[in-house]
Amino acid sequence: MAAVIRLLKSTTTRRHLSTTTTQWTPHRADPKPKNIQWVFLGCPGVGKGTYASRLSTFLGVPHIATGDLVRQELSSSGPLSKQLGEIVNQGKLVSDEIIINLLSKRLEAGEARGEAGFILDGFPRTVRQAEILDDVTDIELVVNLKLPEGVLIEKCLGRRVCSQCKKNFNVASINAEGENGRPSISMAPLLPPPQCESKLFTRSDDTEAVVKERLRIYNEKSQPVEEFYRSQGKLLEFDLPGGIPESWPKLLEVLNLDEQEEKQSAAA
Ligand SMILES: Nc1ncnc2c1ncn2[C@@H]1O[C@H](COP(=O)(O)OP(=O)(O)O)[C@@H](O)[C@H]1O
Repeated sequence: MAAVIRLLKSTTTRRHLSTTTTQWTPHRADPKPKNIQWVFLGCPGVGKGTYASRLSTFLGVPHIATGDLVRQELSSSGPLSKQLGEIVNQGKLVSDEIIINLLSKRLEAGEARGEAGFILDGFPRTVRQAEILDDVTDIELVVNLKLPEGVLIEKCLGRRVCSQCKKNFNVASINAEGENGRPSISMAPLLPPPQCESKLFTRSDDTEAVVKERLRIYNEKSQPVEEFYRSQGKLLEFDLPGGIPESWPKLLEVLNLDEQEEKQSAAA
């Protein structure tokens, strides 16, 4: 724990965050601020990894997904591997101690590489984790991604991962009717390029029974984390309007980030 406290403290910056609206205002003179300390929250399958990873490239800060840290530990056949496998495949949460330990190691390795700031994905997932993070650093923004539950299940069941490049794809073609005042939602499949096609696998925790258990656990243990940050005025609620082509420009817009700048850097 000492390492995570030291490391998180060392990257602390303070920025203005509007507490009255859901529109976050970055520092005007610095449209691509560094030393960002953001958190992505959201149910399993909502797309935390996709959008956190895109933003991390866009902003030049590391994307740290605790689910990836858990899967790396699982595949390393280290001492924790068997215990973690059982927990993950039941859709349960790994203990706060184990997660803090994995995150601390990841931050230490990043510090050695000269990394600054982070976009956390999948952490914190319990109020206790949020309190620990709060004690040691100043999270400036928490993006809460949202989709209807039926869409989340379809997305998890359609998810495929390339064993070589580790990228996520999705074979589901989603057309969900609007509910509870929400408009209908459509998402085209996100198909892999030809070189990944033969290397796709389905995560062992992406079965219908385990996804439903992960959603239940999210509602029980992780939803209170939303309230934790809402009461601090840090929560930016974002209802995804569709797939990446519809959602990404909208997300940049609510974050006051300049899409034009992205196009220019992609073309360079
Ligand atoms: N912060 C965390 N606290 C406890 N367990 C975690 C945490 N992050 C990841 N895990 C474990 O790793 C699994 C996979 O995480 P992740 O890839 O983030 O999945 P999801 O698609 O459910 O958001 C979780 O179901 C849980 O068992």
